[in-house]
Amino acid sequence: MDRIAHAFSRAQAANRAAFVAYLCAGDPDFDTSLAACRALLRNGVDVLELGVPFSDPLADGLTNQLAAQRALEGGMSAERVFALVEALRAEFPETPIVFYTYYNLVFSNGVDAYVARAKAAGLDGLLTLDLPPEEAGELREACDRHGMKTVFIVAPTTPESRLQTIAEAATGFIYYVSREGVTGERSSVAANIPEALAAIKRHTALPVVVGFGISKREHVHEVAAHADGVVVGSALVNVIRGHLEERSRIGDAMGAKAVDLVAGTARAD
Ligand SMILES: O=P(O)(O)OC[C@@H](O)[C@@H](O)c1c[nH]c2ccccc12
Repeated sequence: MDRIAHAFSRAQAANRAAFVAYLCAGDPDFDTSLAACRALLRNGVDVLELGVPFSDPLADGLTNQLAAQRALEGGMSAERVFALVEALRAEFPETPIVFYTYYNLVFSNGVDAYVARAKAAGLDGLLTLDLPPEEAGELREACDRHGMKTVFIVAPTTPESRLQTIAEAATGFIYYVSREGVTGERSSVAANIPEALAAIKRHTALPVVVGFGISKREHVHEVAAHADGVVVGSALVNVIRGHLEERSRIGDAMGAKAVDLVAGTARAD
């Protein structure tokens, strides 16, 4: 069983949703980013999603845009992102790591070469934000060749007629972004998540994770009742943003935040 499938089946066996943590790789610098990721994985995070910093992260809200800017200013590059994965893989052999990236970062050096390099670094999956499944043939072939999962997104605006196409293209898991618009902390969880998940699950047996705006333990708990996984990004990225002048404290602060949020994944017995 691959790492991603194992992570979801382990959470399911423990009657909880998997906790999926997003951080921007290299935010605010390589060493601090590595410490933040380590703190997450040491404190119960089941799946790590790493954003590959990009100069024009159009799907990201302000928090994630600033993180990408910090990472790029901190010297992050495509090759350094792979080095970060290698360092984490050495310490956490079982935790699945998935990239969030934009297609031209994958495409620019040759799709097959990129996927091969990612696999060699220890990556488990790719979510290419701006590549719809209908245009992902080359990427899917390369990923199938190298044993890399391809995650695809379903949005509230996705018509049921497209769910089958997305479900057939996706491997690993499907990501339901529970709000229109961009990423960012919100005060409440989006409406109609159960109905949206039911529609997606009519087309796939893959785990479905839910994200966007989930930023408190009670939000996590509310979504964990219906979803196979709960994604939190901005609330974690903001831990970094809040400690930029005292970076040595980010590991502890991130670990404490992870403990608080991961506790929300337990489902009522
Ligand atoms: O930040 P939020 O609101 O907690 O949402 C998770 C999100 O940051 C992460 O999954 C993500 C980062 N960049 C994205 C772009 C598109 C969809 C999702 C993402």
